[in-house]
Amino acid sequence: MIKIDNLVVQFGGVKPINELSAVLTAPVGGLIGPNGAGKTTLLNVLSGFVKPVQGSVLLGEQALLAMTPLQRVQAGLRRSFQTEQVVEDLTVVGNIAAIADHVVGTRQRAGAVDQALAFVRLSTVADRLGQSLNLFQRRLVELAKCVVGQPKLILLDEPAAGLTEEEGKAFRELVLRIPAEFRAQVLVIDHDVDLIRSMCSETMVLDYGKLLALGPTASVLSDPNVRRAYLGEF
Ligand SMILES: Nc1ncnc2c1ncn2[C@@H]1O[C@H](COP(=O)(O)OP(=O)(O)OP(=O)(O)O)[C@@H](O)[C@H]1O
Repeated sequence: MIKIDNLVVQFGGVKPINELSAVLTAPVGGLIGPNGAGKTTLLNVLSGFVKPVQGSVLLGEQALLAMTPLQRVQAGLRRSFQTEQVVEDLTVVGNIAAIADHVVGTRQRAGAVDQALAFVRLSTVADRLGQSLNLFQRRLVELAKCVVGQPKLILLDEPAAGLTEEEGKAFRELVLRIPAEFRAQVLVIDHDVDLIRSMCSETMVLDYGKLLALGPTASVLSDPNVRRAYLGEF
C-alpha cells in the first residue's frame, strides 16, 4: 500500500504536485495524465530524487520521505526509467548484481540474481555485455533489477516504450506475475491507455499536479473529466 498525503512539490513558481492525497492498493496500478501533469515528478518524489515542500508518503508502515534514495531501495523500492539504464560494459548478471549488492546479504546474493534472471528468461545471455543487448533484452534487464532482493514497490516509467506488440505482450505478462511471485506492488506510468487498461486494476489520473481520478481502471477511463482532460474528448 502507498499512502500519499497532502504532497506539494514546488519548482520556483510551478507546483508540479499540488496538494496530492491518494491511497494506492492494487497489485498492479496505473498512473496516467497529460504531458506535464506531474507523473515523473511523483516518481522522483517516491524514489527520493525530488524533495517535496510538504506532505508525507507511507510505503506500508514505512515513512519514505525521511529516507535517502539508497535507504528506500533497501526498504524495497525499485524503479525503472523512461530511458533504460543498462550499464554497457557490465554483463547481464553484473547489471543485476549491482543492485543485489545493496539489498541482498552476501550468501543469498547469487541465488537472488539467478532468480531474477530466470524470471525474465535471460539466463542464456547471462554473461553477455549490456552493449550487445537489443531493446527488449535491455527492458528485461531493467525488470530483473526491479525484482531482485525482496522488492515491495516497483515503479515502472513507460516500461514498454519502443517494444513490438509481441514483446510488449510478453513484458506485460511478466509484470502481471510480479505481485504473486515477489509479493510486490507495481505502479506503471504510461501514455498507452490500452496497456494501462490491460495491466492495471486501479488507475490514478493526475492533471496539473492534482488528483483528477482514482479507482477501478474501467470506471476511471470512462469518467467524462478524464476523457476531457487526458483523452482529448469534449
Ligand atoms: N526540475 C524541474 N524544474 C522546473 N520545473 C520542472 C522540473 N521538473 C519538472 N518540471 C515541471 O513540472 C511539471 C510536471 O512535469 P513532469 O515531468 O512531472 O510531468 P509528466 O506528467 O511526467 O509529463 P510527461 O508525460 O511529459 O513525461 C511540468 O510543468 C515540468 O515542466
